[in-house]
Amino acid sequence: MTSPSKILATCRVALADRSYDVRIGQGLLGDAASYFDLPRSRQALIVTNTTVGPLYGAALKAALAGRHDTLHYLELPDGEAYKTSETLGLIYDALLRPACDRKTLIYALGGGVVGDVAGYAAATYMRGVPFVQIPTTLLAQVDSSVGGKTAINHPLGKNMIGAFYQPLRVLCDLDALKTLAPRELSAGLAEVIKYGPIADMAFLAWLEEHMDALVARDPAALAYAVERSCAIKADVVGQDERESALRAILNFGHTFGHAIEAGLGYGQWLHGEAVGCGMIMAAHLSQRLGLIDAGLVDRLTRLCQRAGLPVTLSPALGLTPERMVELMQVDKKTEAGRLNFVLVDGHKARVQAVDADPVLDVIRTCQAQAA
Ligand SMILES: NC(=O)c1ccc[n+]([C@@H]2O[C@H](COP(=O)([O-])OP(=O)(O)OC[C@H]3O[C@@H](n4cnc5c(N)ncnc54)[C@H](O)[C@@H]3O)[C@@H](O)[C@H]2O)c1
Ligand SMILES: O=C(O)C(=O)C[C@@H](O)[C@H](O)[C@H](O)COP(=O)(O)O
Ligand SMILES: [Zn+2]
Repeated sequence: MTSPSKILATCRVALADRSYDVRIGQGLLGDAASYFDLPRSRQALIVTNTTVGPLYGAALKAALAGRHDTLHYLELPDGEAYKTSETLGLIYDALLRPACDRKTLIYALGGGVVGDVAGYAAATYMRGVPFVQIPTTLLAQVDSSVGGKTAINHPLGKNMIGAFYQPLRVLCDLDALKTLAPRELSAGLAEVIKYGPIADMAFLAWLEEHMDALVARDPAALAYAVERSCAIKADVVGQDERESALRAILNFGHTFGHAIEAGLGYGQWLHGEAVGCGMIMAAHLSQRLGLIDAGLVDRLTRLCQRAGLPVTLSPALGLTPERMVELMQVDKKTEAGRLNFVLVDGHKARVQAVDADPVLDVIRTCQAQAA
């Protein structure tokens, strides 16, 4: 059952002539055309996947009826394992076969995988066509749909081929979260928790108070978590779109997390699960380097556990600390072989070069706790 359409919050990503709004609300999908006050384009393509398409594809097509002469539709295979050049090729095929021109609008309807791949297709097809993000997972609503990072994976590293390319609009329909699997909700909560230690300790305290409500999908709690997350991300991206410095704080937990995802094989652990465990490892590393005390590490660990996230990495999975550090060599923050980590100090985050030894120690400790 869909709610009456209602905007609850709007966050602005301020990037001069590429600024855009992130609209957050209920029942928005069924009324999408009225929220996309965009110039009419002759052709458009909805990119979704085989799970989201059957759930929300028809509603979006109906909402867009009459807005384009031709509305093409493509369902990609579902999963992180398909965030590849082959899948990207499917989008190019769907654009080229009907001779879509450079004004063709792409609608990315789905989670972060659809958003990242469709966004990269939009960035590169005919050197750039406009696109909008309609995120349907919590993770995509609080993070991936905002800020213009688009990418596909390489077997040796996460998001290794990509572009910064901003959407024209983002539409977050909170109703879509009702059909999300519990494990996917937890994965999204990892990126929500991330915003606390890197930017807003009051939000961390709010999350501690409301984590049970979030896990129970209380609509008001979810609406606030999406709004606050988008506001923090929009502020960071507005200051440093291309990650020349500040934006790297959004990578808290990701140096470990991406090594877990690539090391285990994409899809074994969800991105949010790897980031959750990665944040705990990064918190331990921050403590080891004297930036925080055990209290904050415990708070983050407890919060991730309550969100249903893994906080240890079982050695039985076969991913060694040495292999993880090897995989980190292609992390985008690595410079001349020197690993850089996002660390927290209890007020804010910083990026710091760290030797491999303390990193190996932290991973070993985390594995020992799982054994
Ligand atoms: N671009 C960025 O800034 C950024 C930020 C964070 C993460 N990411 C990327 O996002 C990806 C993870 O995104 P994700 O967690 O959304 O994963 P996902 O896109 O794989 O979606 C998770 C699962 O939920 C299903 N799904 C989506 N919406 C649904 C709904 N409403 N109801 C039921 N099922 C639904 C999907 O089909 C999929 O099976 C990773 O590839 C990660 O690297 C990118
Ligand atoms: O938007 C950003 O900047 C982020 O780092 C957000 C992350 O949650 C996201 O997973 C991102 O895709 C990671 O970026 P990468 O540049 O390390 O691949
Ligand atoms: Zn992430």
